[in-house]
Amino acid sequence: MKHGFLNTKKAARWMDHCAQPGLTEASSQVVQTKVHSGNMKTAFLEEQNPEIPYVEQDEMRINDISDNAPIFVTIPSKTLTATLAECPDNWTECIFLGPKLKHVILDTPNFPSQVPIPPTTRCRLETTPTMGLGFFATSDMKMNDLIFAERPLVVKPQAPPMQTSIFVGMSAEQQRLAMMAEYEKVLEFMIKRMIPENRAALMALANSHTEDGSGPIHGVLRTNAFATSLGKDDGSGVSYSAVFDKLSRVNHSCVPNAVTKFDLASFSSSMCAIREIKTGEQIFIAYCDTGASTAARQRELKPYGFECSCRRCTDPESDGLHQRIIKSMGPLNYYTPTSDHAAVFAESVKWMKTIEAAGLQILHSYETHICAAMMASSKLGKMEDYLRYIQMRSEWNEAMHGKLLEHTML
Ligand SMILES: C[S@@+](CC[C@H](N)C(=O)[O-])C[C@H]1O[C@@H](n2cnc3c(N)ncnc32)[C@H](O)[C@@H]1O
Repeated sequence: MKHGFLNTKKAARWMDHCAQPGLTEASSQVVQTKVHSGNMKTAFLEEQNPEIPYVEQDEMRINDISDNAPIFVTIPSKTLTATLAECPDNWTECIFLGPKLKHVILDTPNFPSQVPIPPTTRCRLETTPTMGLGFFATSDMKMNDLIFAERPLVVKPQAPPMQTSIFVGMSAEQQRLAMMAEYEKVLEFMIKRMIPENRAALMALANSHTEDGSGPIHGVLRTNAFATSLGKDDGSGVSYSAVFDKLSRVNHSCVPNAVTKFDLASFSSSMCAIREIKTGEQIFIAYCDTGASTAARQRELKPYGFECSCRRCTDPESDGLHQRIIKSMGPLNYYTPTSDHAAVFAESVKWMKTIEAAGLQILHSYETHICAAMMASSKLGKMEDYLRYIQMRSEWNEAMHGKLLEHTML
């Protein structure tokens, strides 16, 4: 399928079909919502009448919206004429399914707080020889240093919100194409709501889905979206992903030197170093599960349209090493106050060094060994080591999850 799929006769036929009265009754109404410090203005978009973009509804009406209805929300709230100068932290254009997530966000303590800023600029966007654009470190960094944080340009459900009932009588492929065309129309509506700078930034992002029936906006979203923790606590069972201006320019490695996490209060994602990064090094995050085998990771990366050639993917021994790292945690399950603390300490320090040499500090086994070394050093009365490992563990956790752990003396 070519880039301009929506302009083809085939797409037009499917769109006509989907627009037939009766077939699209549910999908012809799209709910539009704005955040107004607790108040909601709700509107129903009449696709048949673009002259009337929306009709204001009252607060009661939003509570009648079904859990599956797409709602358009701008976070934080903005006026129609707002400019970036008024809100340097920027706005996010969201599609939520039902009103629950919006309530969760509004109820988050300190929402909307300021997006964190690193003490200095720590990276620069450059052209890479084989990966398009990418970010490179402009200063040395250590674990948990903030590289940058930003609000997403877009937040949307991971799976396109579609009415499958409108595709009765079509083949599976016809349904897939019709769904893509329908979804592109929803996305077109969404990006019209964005400020011009954000719309331009979104559409300038890479698109590796030009041949699979995705429309141009959906292709960009599929190439650049990150999974977030949004939706996990609202009871809706919907997962959301986010697309960013800068973060979506960070390339992938299975041996990443950076990690990202989403913070609800500032409604932003931050990228932190997960190990030492030297000036001039490219910054990499992982697009796939770093705990998976090489074959499984390659499969997961396929939709991005490249074959990973990081040192882990090209080293035939890397899966074996990963298996040994996983196995190394086994004895720690049986670690008790009567264990041989000196042996546990020596083993854990050895495995930490092995993991560091492989650049795999992103693995949870790294934290497990830091923890074991911390506990063993406490038992052995090695206070200096103990304090060092406490610090390392809290930095690892803060980089990965954004919160400090409570420590208890053992
Ligand atoms: C989210 S974008 C990353 C930014 C992108 N390089 C750009 O120029 O905008 C994802 C795309 O970057 C490229 N990419 C990311 N990591 C790569 C890697 N390790 N090797 C080759 N290409 C990569 C692929 O084209 C992929 O579809």
